[in-house]
Amino acid sequence: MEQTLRVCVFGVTGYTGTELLRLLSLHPGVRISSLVSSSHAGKKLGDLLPSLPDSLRDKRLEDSPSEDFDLAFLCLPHEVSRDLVPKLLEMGKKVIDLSGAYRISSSEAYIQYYGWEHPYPHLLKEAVYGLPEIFRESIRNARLVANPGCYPTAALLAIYPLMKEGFFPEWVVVDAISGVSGAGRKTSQQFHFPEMTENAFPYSVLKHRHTPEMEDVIFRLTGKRVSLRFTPRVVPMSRGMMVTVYMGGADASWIEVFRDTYSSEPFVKVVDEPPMTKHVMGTNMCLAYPVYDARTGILQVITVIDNLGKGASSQAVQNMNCMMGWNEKLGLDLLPLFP
Ligand SMILES: NC(=O)C1=CN([C@@H]2O[C@H](COP(=O)(O)OP(=O)(O)OC[C@H]3O[C@@H](n4cnc5c(N)ncnc54)[C@H](OP(=O)(O)O)[C@@H]3O)[C@@H](O)[C@H]2O)C=CC1
Ligand SMILES: CC(=O)N[C@@H](CCC(=O)OP(=O)(O)O)C(=O)O
Repeated sequence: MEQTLRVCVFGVTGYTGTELLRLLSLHPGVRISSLVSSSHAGKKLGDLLPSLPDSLRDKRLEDSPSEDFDLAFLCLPHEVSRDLVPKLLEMGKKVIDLSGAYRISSSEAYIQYYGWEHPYPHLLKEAVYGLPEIFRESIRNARLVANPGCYPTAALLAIYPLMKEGFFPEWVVVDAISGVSGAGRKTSQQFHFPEMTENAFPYSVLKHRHTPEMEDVIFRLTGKRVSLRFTPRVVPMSRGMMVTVYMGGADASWIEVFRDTYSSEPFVKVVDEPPMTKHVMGTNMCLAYPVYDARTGILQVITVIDNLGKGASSQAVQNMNCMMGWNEKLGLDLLPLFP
């Protein structure tokens, strides 16, 4: 590698932060300059993760970066990212924000779904949605990339091939299951082990913030508004996500379009058998299984991703590769943790 990029991770002890640390430590183009942690500043990484290799064990966590860096990854709650992004941009840093604070172009959606008025609407306009399979060209020149939500990643990859070719479904239904790590590290009663194990439940049925996120991306792509019906569910596995998208008004010919769209994409593979979440655990892959049911006239696409992988941290690395003009696969040739 000719160029070494100095990166800083904020919120490194959370789930996406720790996964990012794993991936960045394997990346040949990166030097981890600072690791910022609000709750563990002063400690060594090895105090928290005793199995780390020597090269990382003694690295100190800091409450603010002590070394200069080129690019920041924000693995933080939405509100914390929201207020940190403008400061980092002003300092001349590139930013990949894993939170939802800059994903939606409409400030009204933030009031309705996040509960606050967005204080930096001009940056909502500037932020590039970090789904490289769709927005690769814009990501290359971005200084602020809004890394997508996990459900939108899996759902939009299922919807995109049709919309790219000008087909607009009569209706779209998105049903999804997620592993518990999707909810982040701090727990709540419903995710507490005795209640979560042997259990599964839907949540935020009519009000999940990923609904406007998906609708907004579809609008950006097609100029048309779709009212998408989305139901997320959580199931007792630590990582993994499976999304089923149902679309009305398509026909069998779209299966071929689907295959063609992803034929040269390194991280989306169209499969002939229904995929499992364990096929992608620990990787940046999305497996997509499109089927057309002639009996009902419904086109159905099932996708699986790792919510902490393509749904968050490895997608952030793919975005970094794209911003740097590197091969998108750099540092991401990962085998699944199977079984
Ligand atoms: N989990 C997932 O599957 C996905 C998560 N995301 C998004 O990525 C971001 C990070 O998620 P995730 O890693 O799962 O979340 P976690 O709750 O696991 O981690 C968030 C981390 O942010 C840091 N932090 C800094 N300030 C605060 C604060 N005021 N309150 C709480 N935490 C703070 C903490 O780390 P420290 O103490 O080290 O600073 C904390 O551990 C979120 O915005 C989430 O919505 C996006 C896609 C998927
Ligand atoms: C199981 C679970 O709780 N999942 C999270 C989604 C995680 C994600 O993609 O996050 P953000 O949009 O918050 O960044 C949720 O539904 O809130």
